[in-house]
Amino acid sequence: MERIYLDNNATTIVDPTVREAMDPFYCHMYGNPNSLHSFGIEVRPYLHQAMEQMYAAINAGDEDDIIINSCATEGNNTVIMGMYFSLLKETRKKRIVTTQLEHPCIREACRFLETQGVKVTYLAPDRQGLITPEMVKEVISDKTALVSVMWANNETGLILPIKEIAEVCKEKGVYFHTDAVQAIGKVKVDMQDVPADFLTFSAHKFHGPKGAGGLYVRKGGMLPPLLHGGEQMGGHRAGTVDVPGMVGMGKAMEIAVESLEYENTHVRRLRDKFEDALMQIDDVLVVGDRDLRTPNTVYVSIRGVEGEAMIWDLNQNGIAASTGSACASESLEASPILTAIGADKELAHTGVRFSLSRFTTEKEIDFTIEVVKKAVVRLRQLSTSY
Ligand SMILES: Cc1ncc(COP(=O)(O)O)c(CN[C@@H](CS)C(=O)O)c1O
Repeated sequence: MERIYLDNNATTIVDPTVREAMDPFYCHMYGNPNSLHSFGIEVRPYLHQAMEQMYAAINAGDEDDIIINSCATEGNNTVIMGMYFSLLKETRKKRIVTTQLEHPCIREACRFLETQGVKVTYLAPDRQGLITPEMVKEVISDKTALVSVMWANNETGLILPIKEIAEVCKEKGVYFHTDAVQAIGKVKVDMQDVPADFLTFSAHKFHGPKGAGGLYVRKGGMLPPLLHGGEQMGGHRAGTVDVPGMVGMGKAMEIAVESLEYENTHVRRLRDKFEDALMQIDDVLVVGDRDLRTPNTVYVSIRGVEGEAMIWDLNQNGIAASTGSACASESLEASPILTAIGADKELAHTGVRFSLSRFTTEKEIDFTIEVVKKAVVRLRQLSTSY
């Protein structure tokens, strides 16, 4: 059988339709959109179309901004550092509230600001792995400059109550940012319904190209640029625009929103079929209520089976999954999410993340179920603790 890719929360295949839309901008229409001659002018309508697709995909207001950048890491750093230079340095607002669930690009940016004297609160998830609006309300004060909470967790797929948290922040007059990397294309993202001030996304998570991302800034949101230089993006992000990347991201976002129904029916059904099969195995813990998770993700702990050992076995059978986020895959730390929900130390080292996509087939899921069952038997026989 062909290799099977079940690590879509790490990155996704570029949709062939997206690739087709991008192709002309490498060797045919390759001008710099800032150039005044025909080579530059001819690409601009395609960038405008890409912007229109992105505005429509998240129902952004006409006076809101979407700043195109290289990835969500850049977008998240732009928000955290931008807050520092626009608010935290100059005003009495010296605090940021975020969570222990965030991606390292949020956590590490906040840790850096702590070295600059900023006080950061890292909210711990409850036993269900969630952050509640009440938790946020309790810690917000008149010194809080920004609250940043991810829309969906990349390891477990758990979806956080972003609308309610954004409403708490709005009521308190505190800027709210959400990292929506794992939400776009999996749940409905509507900026007229969710009063977030800033939102970040990354094209390679929804079948667009790697190296393209976006930062939504609601009208009136003030953020200094992270990258200074040319007048691109209205001075909000210097650097020559990645034309094929932006065209690809617009197209991918349009398709992702059109595929929401498919993700939440067909992909969800395959995920649930896989999860039901896992639950037939003794001593297995799946993190989070499946109705509170993105439709493509299952994060499972199998007692007596080290996460890395399972990943190796799967890889030997041509199946790609992960022990958690790719950027932490080298770390042998216990998963903070499993620790936070009270999983014992042994279980906290056995997490394996499977993340499907609209390109996953039932045949692939059936084959993976058989491989996992055999791997559990083999690895438990080798285990000294099971
Ligand atoms: C919630 C969230 N926020 C930010 C990022 C970073 O996206 P970039 O486009 O790589 O900058 C990611 C990427 N998470 C991948 C790679 S570490 C994972 O395996 O979980 C993410 O999931």
